[in-house]
Amino acid sequence: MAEKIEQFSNIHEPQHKPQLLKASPGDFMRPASRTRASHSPQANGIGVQVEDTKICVVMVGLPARGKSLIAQKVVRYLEWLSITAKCFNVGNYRRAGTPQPNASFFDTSNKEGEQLRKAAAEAAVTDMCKWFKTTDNLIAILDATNSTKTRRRWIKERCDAENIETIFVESKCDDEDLIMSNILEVKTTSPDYKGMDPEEAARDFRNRIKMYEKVYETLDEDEADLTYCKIIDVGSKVIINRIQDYLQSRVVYYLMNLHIKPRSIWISRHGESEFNLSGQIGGDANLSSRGQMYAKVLPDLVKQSAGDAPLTVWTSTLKRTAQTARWLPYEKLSWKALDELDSGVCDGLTYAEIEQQYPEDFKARDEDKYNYRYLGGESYRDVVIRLEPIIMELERSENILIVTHQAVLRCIYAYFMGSSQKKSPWMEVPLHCLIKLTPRAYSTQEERLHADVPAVSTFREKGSAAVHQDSGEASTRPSPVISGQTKG
Ligand SMILES: O=P(O)(O)OC[C@H]1O[C@@](CO)(OP(=O)(O)O)[C@@H](O)[C@@H]1O
Repeated sequence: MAEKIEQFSNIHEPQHKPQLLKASPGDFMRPASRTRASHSPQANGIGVQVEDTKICVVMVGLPARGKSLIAQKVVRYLEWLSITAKCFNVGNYRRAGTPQPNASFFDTSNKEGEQLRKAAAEAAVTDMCKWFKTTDNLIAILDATNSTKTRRRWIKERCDAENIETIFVESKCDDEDLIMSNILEVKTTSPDYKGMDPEEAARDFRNRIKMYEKVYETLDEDEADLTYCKIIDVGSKVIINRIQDYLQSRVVYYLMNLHIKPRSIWISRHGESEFNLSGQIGGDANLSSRGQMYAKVLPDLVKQSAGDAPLTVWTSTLKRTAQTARWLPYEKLSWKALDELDSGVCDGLTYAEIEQQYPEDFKARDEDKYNYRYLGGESYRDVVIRLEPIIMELERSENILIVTHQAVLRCIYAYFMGSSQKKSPWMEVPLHCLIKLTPRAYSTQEERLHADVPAVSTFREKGSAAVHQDSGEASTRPSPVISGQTKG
């Protein structure tokens, strides 16, 4: 380890400046090693393409087909990848004038209702076009039923006039159970039905769906000139038409991997390691004896939270995660992409040693922890880029338990909870704690279970020199569950 550090120091020290890598919308598709050189997006072909493309993703489908859930997920995914995206929900514009209409408002023979709904769509599209004037704003999601060919043609023409590409994304689903659970979960909590008896709300909502069914036109050959993606029965069949460029295909690829069946994701750091005990970062150390105790109790903790649900365990390729997962009675997969953030020349040092040997870097990391890249190593931004295939696989999967590392866990958590780049690298993730995340229609639900096994704290607060190494008691709480929720 020491040898490696010295070698790197010799090469870099004289001209070395702390590596601060700022955001660039195209970063997620460039190899990490090229990110710095191609600082300006105009400097490489892929960057130019991304910067020049503005896309409006137009949702299509009857009410209660999961359109808003899909729209929210796409925005969160893109934002996580530093692609500026925004959802324009036409219902919110309509509610500004007509807060709680009943089903007859949506009858197309109701002229006044028709006018007000058209005005809401007009206002949303106008705002969206304004939003696109800002250079970095790249992808908008227009969330509405957009259920007729006329309406879709109108949106396409408005976007064409502004040089905005359109992808129509239809969610078509006839599965009664799914529609019913959507009606109950989403719509009885919708602002349209606030304060209303849930049964009455569900009835009214069913009537509203009937109104839309009278005029609804699915995407078909008449619209063969449109770029579209038709998701049938929650992804069991997907039809794509005229996908044109890289960014469009990335969005479509993500959509193709989504499913909205109920499931949970569990994430845990590995048990306390020998390096955690000595305060060293990185490395490939074994578990400490308390870490091994955590590995022993983890199966029970998981059972307490997941019951008999089938699950698959994912670990990194480092010893401490495999040792933590060893007693779990489930299928296991190890992923290189889940390895801890590479701390380059600082691998094996304590935070105090880093501050002493690389004071400028230490300061630069505190100033912008998300973008700071360790010399010869990685930044949080780099980790997000390499985690993208993991997220894609997670979206395709059902119940998964991930045993990983502090920085990687923060990045995965940020994807599900929509945490900002400023906050997520500073999130406190105690050792010996199992986090359960359950994606819901508009949010991800969180529960934390703490094992009754003491561990050091590896959390270093911004601006402080060293980690608070506790006696092993303070960071642990044998408390059962803390719950929280965030917008999805
Ligand atoms: O980004 P910071 O807050 O330094 O956290 C990442 C660090 O967490 C550590 C522990 O300090 O992870 P891990 O528990 O997997 O060993 C280091 O190895 C890693 O460099």
